Amino acid sequence: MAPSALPDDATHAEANKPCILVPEKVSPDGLKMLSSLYTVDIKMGLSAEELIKIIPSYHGLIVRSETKVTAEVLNAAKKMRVVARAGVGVDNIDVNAATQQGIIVVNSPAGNIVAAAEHTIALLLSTARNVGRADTTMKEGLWERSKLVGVEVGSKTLGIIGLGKVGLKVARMAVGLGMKVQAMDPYASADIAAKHSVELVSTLEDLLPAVDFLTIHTPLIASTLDMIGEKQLCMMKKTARVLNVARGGVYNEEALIRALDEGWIAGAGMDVFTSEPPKENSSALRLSKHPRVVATPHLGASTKEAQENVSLDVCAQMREILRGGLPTAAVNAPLILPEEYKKLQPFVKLVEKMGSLYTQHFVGSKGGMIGGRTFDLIYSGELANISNTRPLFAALVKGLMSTISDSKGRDVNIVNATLLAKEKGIAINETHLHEAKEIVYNSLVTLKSYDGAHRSEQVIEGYVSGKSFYISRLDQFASNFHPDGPMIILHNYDEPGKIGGVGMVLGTHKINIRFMHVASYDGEDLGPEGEKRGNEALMILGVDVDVDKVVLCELSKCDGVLNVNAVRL
Ligand SMILES: NC(=O)c1ccc[n+]([C@@H]2O[C@H](COP(=O)([O-])OP(=O)(O)OC[C@H]3O[C@@H](n4cnc5c(N)ncnc54)[C@H](O)[C@@H]3O)[C@@H](O)[C@H]2O)c1
Ligand SMILES: O=C(O)[C@H](O)COP(=O)(O)O
Repeated sequence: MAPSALPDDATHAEANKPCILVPEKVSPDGLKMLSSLYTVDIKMGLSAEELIKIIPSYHGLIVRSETKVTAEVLNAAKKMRVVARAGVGVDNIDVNAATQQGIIVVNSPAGNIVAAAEHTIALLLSTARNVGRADTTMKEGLWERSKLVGVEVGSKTLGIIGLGKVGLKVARMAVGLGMKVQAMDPYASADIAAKHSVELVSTLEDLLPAVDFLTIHTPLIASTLDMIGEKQLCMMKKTARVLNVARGGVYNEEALIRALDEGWIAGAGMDVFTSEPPKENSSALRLSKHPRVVATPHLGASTKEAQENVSLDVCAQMREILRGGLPTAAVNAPLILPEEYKKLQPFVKLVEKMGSLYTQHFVGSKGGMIGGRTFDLIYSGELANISNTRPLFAALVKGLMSTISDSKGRDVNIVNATLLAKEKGIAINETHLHEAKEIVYNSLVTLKSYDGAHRSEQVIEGYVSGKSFYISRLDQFASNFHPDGPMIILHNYDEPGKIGGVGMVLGTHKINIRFMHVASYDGEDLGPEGEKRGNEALMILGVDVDVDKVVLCELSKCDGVLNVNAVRL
């Protein structure tokens, strides 16, 4: 296990043991359980080229956040069976490339959450009491008591964006400090929040003006990149302080520097940056050096205890996988076992897409919530006769979470789906409908969602034909489209001339339309004024690229358009 020179293939082959490469500092507690069974090479400070050169002789790789496990590295890793992330975030690993190569990626989803939450509280108090600056100036021989008057956190309001594992721990600690806690997380359960004395709010606009401190605990994904920029910082109190122990990029660093320079907010505590270590001339470097910022070099998980936890967690999984066993936290485990594959695979794909469409259409664009809602998955026709529909349950959880986690829902599998749904306060009921509901297709899947009081029901229906699958209902609109790739969903009045205006906007932005489908209204609801909604329709456009906010804004201004949103399925 001692650090050695670059590997010698002959030595590895001779030993005939699987070989594991550890290119970062991983606690020896876990590594010990591997070194009696396998060859463990600790080689720190490898360049990308060196890693690619030596990776072909390894069967396992254990990394933290610094090693970039790119497709190039994985393509070169001819014998690789498992990549273990000794921590949570897998944004430094190309999980898709690993899946394509049949390499299992595992992580430690909970091993470092206490450490991350405690570090957040450390930054909260440091920013409130100017601890960083006080320490620096004392070391310079100064005694600046009057310049370093701080604020108390007790009785103040902490805003949390992302009430997951770390966010919830931070909330509990902050309540212990006497703070009032508000949170925004469209996928969190209001019940779980209330149990922890957290008030859930629906939008950033509700949260930001009210808080004295703001902390973000989401993954870095499309919807959280630059989530807090100039517009959001301007909504905050001038005395507010912001924290980041999640990922660099959830705050726009340029906007944050401006807000600190111009006094829109009072201070910041930053553990993570868009480049780590911060590159020369980068916003990350300027932010870390800013006098109003307390900066730490990605130390959130760097405690002895957390490092022991994550090391034991991933090394146990590495040991099991290399001797043919199963992991406990695979980021890319299958949803479906081989024997069920033929029968269920198209339905698994359909239900996953229905879940993802639900989140993007009903939650993402409309500021709704998933947490606390109930979902009914109803199987009709031939599908009703299949008793083991567990993969479909898991597929729904995966689809619902696909746009809210940095693993894009890949860490959902048949083993953990129930637990993950419970964590979010999502109830899923499966019904096998044997009685004669008249259906046009051999098998139909209906997804209904409603809140605790059985209000605000939303519906998506889908069916499989051959190997392909289609959405046959979206809310009150009868449709028929294949849910795949980037799409635009426009809710509009069903009147002549709508298509021309929309086509013009897309043409101006050089966006090609792959298909267009008009879904007509066939529900019984009345509109807000009690009027019949028969003259409404959905226009569903498959496009060749993801459309940005500018295009969506222009589309929303087209005559007769009631609402527009973009989804990627
Ligand atoms: N600095 C560190 O050393 C350190 C240590 C541990 C974790 N982390 C990072 O902390 C983050 C949170 O980790 P976790 O274990 O709590 O993850 P988690 O998956 O348990 O929680 C993330 C939460 O974010 C919510 N969310 C997703 N998109 C959102 C959006 N657009 N708006 C509001 N909420 C949204 C999810 O619903 C979820 O509740 C991750 O980015 C992780 O990598 C950093
Ligand atoms: O996602 C994580 O687990 C944290 O960011 C910790 O990263 P580290 O293992 O590099 O400290």
